[in-house]
Amino acid sequence: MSKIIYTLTDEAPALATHSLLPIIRAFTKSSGITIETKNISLAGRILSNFPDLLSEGQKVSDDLAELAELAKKPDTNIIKLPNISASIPQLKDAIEELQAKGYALPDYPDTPSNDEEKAIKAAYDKVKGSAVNPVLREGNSDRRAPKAIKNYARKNPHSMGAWSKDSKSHVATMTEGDFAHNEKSLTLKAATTVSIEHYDTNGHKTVLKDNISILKDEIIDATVMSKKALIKFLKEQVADAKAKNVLFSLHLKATMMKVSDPIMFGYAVKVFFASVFEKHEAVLKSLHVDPNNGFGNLLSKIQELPEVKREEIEADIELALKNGPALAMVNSEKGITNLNVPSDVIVDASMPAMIRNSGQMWNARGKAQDTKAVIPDSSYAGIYQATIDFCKKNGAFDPTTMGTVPNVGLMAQKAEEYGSHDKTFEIQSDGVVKVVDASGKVLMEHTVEAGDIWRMCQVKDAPIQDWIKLAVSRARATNTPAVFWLDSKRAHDKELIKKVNKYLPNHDTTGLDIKILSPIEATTYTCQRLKDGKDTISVSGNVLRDYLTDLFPILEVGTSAKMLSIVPLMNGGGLFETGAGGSAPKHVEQFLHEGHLRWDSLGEFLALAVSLEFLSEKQHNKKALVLADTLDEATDKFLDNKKSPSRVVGELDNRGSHFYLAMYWAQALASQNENTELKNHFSEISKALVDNEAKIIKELNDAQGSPVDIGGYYIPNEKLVNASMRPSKTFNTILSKIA
Ligand SMILES: NC(=O)C1=CN([C@@H]2O[C@H](COP(=O)(O)OP(=O)(O)OC[C@H]3O[C@@H](n4cnc5c(N)ncnc54)[C@H](OP(=O)(O)O)[C@@H]3O)[C@@H](O)[C@H]2O)C=CC1
Ligand SMILES: O=C(O)CCC(=O)C(=O)O
Ligand SMILES: [Mg+2]
Repeated sequence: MSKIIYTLTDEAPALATHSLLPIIRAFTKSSGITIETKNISLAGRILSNFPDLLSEGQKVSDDLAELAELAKKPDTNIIKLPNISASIPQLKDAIEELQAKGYALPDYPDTPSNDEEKAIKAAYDKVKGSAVNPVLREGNSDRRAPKAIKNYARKNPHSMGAWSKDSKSHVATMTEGDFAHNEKSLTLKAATTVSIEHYDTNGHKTVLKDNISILKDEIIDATVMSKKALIKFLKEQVADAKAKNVLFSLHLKATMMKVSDPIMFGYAVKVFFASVFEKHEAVLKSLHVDPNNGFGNLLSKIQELPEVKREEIEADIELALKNGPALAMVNSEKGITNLNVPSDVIVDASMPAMIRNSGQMWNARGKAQDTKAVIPDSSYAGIYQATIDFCKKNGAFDPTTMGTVPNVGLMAQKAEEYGSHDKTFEIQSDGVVKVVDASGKVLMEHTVEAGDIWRMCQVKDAPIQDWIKLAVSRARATNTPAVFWLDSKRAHDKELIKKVNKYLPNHDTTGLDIKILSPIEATTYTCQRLKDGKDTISVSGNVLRDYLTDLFPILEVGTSAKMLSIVPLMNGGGLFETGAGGSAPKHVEQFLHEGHLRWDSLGEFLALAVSLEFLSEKQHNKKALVLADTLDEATDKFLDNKKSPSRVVGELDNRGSHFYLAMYWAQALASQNENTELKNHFSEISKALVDNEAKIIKELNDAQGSPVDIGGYYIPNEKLVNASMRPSKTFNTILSKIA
């Protein structure tokens, strides 16, 4: 059977799906293709975790678990849209919304005091952070800007802030005591199981985690972020930002690195507002203020205080803001700073946005200002400083002439899932953490202090082999130089380099230009080629995959939403991610406020085309190939005719852009000669769409301009969303006649 699984997610992509999916279904049905949906939204994931507390009518299936199994099957074909990787504040908001809608869910227990609460917290923590991607990604990643997208950007360059040689913007990162400096790594010669054990200064042992199975030839590494070194660093950076008169801006990945990064975020909040936390320690403690959830947590908790006390604290906050350096803002109009919620500023997207904007972020007056970007761990921070140095020396990149940087990223089977997994711990007391194998041998150990963040990570051998193979095949297919971004001085990378050297000779690399460079050298090398209009494949580990597939696309084509993002699954299936970005909460805000959705579904169009192509190969479905080819043709025309959503209310938005895609797709199907059935079937439809273009666009644009009520955020009302995302009766009627 020809089946494509389409994921239902959150926020803007979920809204867009209500308009796009009926079009996809209508266009593919006559080719015997079924589109099945799986709900992996945050709300869906929460509900599937608590079946016992829900009534029969409220229960939902565990779609994520089903997809995890399907990802290991050879015929699976999944289109994966971005979903929320929830920070605690987002998770709590979602729980609250579900409770208000009659779901008898428990509150999130911040500090569980008994076994029942511990179980509840564990169930919620399964849903938290990057809970979806690592589960589905049973393959490595191939992300690139398709030719049509590059050509479009060359002809229609996005805005690019100029760089000045005397920009004061820079990256601040730690020089000692961080994950990078404390890393140890090794490759296991035989399969074993390891445990992670903490010994306090009295020799008392606590098993942090046991029974971790390790395969033969697997790389494991362990490291620790020193709390003392982190706090010292943050204090210095706050003072330095003030002295240099630049904005203080923290860039972490508290969503994906769900254990480590919220803790680091919390220290930044406490250091920045040290005077407030010190003076009001007792009160804030009694209110259970948790800085790891952002400064917004403090602001909302103090609302519970009597007016006098609250005003006193608010005055001290004002004073701290006045005495400290200026803070970068998420929303200057509403006074929301970068320290408000840990999920507002996410390093992969936030650093490129800053670099694109002349290295500046927004200050409290809504003006762009030079910025100190604080990225505590130095493992990867250097790539941003190197990019900034490059821009300072050479000026901003020029989208009309610059080359492209596709990425081949190692991520299969939870490779290098730093911090997002179950092997990161906040250390409770001074002592030693040891990784011990099944025979009792200590493989790695670190001296730790209370409050340090210790983490272990794994990379299996088969995914590494697959990654190297993918790199060579991409280099061959595009005849483009490929650079492995690996640092011969870093413990983990040393192990990976050994494997690259071991497995590369298994492939025919004659005539290919394949290098290994440290991330900083690779940045400078790649930036120079990029500026000169040359292409360079970056072959990287998981974290750099994440960073680079926002960095270069945002500079090259304005957004990572336009990336083709393919995950060839190791067991033969295909996972097609839509773009390389997230779920754009700001777009929802605008939609709710004025009925205009600026989400660009180009990533979905690209993913659908490759998914159809994959399906045609796997299922020998010839019509699917015609659908894929004509969809690509439609996408080209869509770009040429500038039918992407505008940012401005009253102009074409996501819904109108979908209409144009449908019209161009129908036209392409009607004019092709590969398949007569499809040609005949779509001729009339194409005519109907063309004839009614003006009417449909009017109906769609008329729906804009006023606030929209969709009955919720994390679990909106289906009927209301459908009504608001499909407001053209004329278009809906034509679509209903297709199938
Ligand atoms: N694969 C996945 O599942 C991913 C999920 N996430 C999740 O997404 C959420 C938001 O993450 P965040 O880091 O803010 O990044 P986003 O990528 O969602 O947003 C950053 C900005 O990029 C632009 N953008 C992104 N996608 C599109 C699109 N399709 N069309 C037009 N513009 C787009 C928007 O710019 P503008 O506002 O200027 O229009 C947007 O504000 C988080 O919950 C995060 O966990 C993040 C990354 C990947
Ligand atoms: O899983 C996540 O939280 C983010 C994923 C992401 O940003 C990416 O894959 O580029
Ligand atoms: Mg990313």
